[in-house]
Amino acid sequence: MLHTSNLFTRSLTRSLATHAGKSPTAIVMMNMGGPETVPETHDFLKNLFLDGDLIPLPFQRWSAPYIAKRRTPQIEQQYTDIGGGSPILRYTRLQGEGMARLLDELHPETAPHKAYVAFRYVRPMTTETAREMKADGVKRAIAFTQYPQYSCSTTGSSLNELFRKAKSGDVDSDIEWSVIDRWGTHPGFIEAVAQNIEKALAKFSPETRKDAVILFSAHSLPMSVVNRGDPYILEVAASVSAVMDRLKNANPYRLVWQSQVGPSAWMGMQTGAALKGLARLGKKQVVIVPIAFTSDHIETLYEIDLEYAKEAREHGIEVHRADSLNDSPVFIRALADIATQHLREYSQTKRPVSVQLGLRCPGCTNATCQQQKTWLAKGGGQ
Ligand SMILES: C=CC1=C(C)c2cc3[nH]c(cc4nc(cc5[nH]c(cc1n2)c(C)c5CCC(=O)O)C(CCC(=O)O)=C4C)c(C)c3C=C
Ligand SMILES: [Fe+2]
Ligand SMILES: [Fe+2]
Repeated sequence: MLHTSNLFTRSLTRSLATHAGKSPTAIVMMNMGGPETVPETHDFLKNLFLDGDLIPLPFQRWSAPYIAKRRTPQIEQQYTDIGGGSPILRYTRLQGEGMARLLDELHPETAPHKAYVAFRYVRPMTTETAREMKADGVKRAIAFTQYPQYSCSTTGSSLNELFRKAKSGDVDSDIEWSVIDRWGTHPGFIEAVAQNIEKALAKFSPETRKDAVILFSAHSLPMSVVNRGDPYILEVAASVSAVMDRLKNANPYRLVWQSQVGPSAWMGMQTGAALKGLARLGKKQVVIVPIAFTSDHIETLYEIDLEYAKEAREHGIEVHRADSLNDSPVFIRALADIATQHLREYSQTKRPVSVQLGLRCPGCTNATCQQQKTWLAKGGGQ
């Protein structure tokens, strides 16, 4: 890992030296982030519960710290059990550096490219990243969501935060922005997921492999979010369909939902209940596939590996999980292809956002969403 990282750093230094004097095109990798160490769990949860774009709470400034504090011991234990923290920063940096290096070759017109990380709930957050971009003299940036499928609660929250920080002056107003807002059916992403499923399928005996049920599992959404017209459920289903087409529909499959929090109604069927149901139906082989998050986190390493898979085995199911994309070279190449396609289209159309990003959820009542869309449609800055 250290060796690979050094190679990336050397190649980045070389790339920046080749383009000496030219400010980099920034590719800002937006995601939620996770606590790198167990003691950072509380602040992560506090920032998460303070996010009104994700969870609007009554008296949020006061209720969020209270809920975060109450929830911290349980979540700290989960991060302890998966090895002491979230690997998301390490993987996002690795993915970003690999992507930027490829981009210099694929789209030399906008080289040098430099990847930045902007997390929502842990460092580096938008303000810190913006400071780094200013020091590098960035004038052109792409806000590249690292959630493959769009939800107002994830990508929408990151874009609202970018808008707020631009309005408060924390993000330089000179920067020309464009947005990659979703890429859940991009062939490179689909290929990377499909290859990881094939690797998991290979763990079954040749006789039983074709009977294995492929169980795609994604973080659920509260029904209140689904019912206001959030596109996430549809887009996750589109990813699943594209992956299954690539796998020639050789196995039966279902899409189920995990990680519900709190007492309200969430999108189902729940992953745990689905595994129990499959056991009841006499299914003996299952591959669980994380489809809505690109690196490992507590939902893969804790919920799936330590809870669901264990329980399924107790019910007599042989279960394997498809790896998260993490450091997959196929996935890193996909990120570079997605960014290249975006840069090419932008150079021709000068359109900073997709048509789809322009439409608010029909039931959206969050005024910031409209302001953010108006600001981004003008490329930010003005
Ligand atoms: C695409 C992925 C995700 C969507 C959509 C999503 C929506 C969503 N989440 C909450 C509440 C919580 N999520 C929490 C953790 C968490 N969420 C995601 C991804 C999505 N969330 C991940 C990857 C993680 C774990 C991060 C890690 O490092 O492992 C948490 C905190 C954990 C807990 O307390 O259980 C909460 C709370 C809502 C309300 C929501 C949609 C509105
Ligand atoms: Fe979540
Ligand atoms: Fe909205």
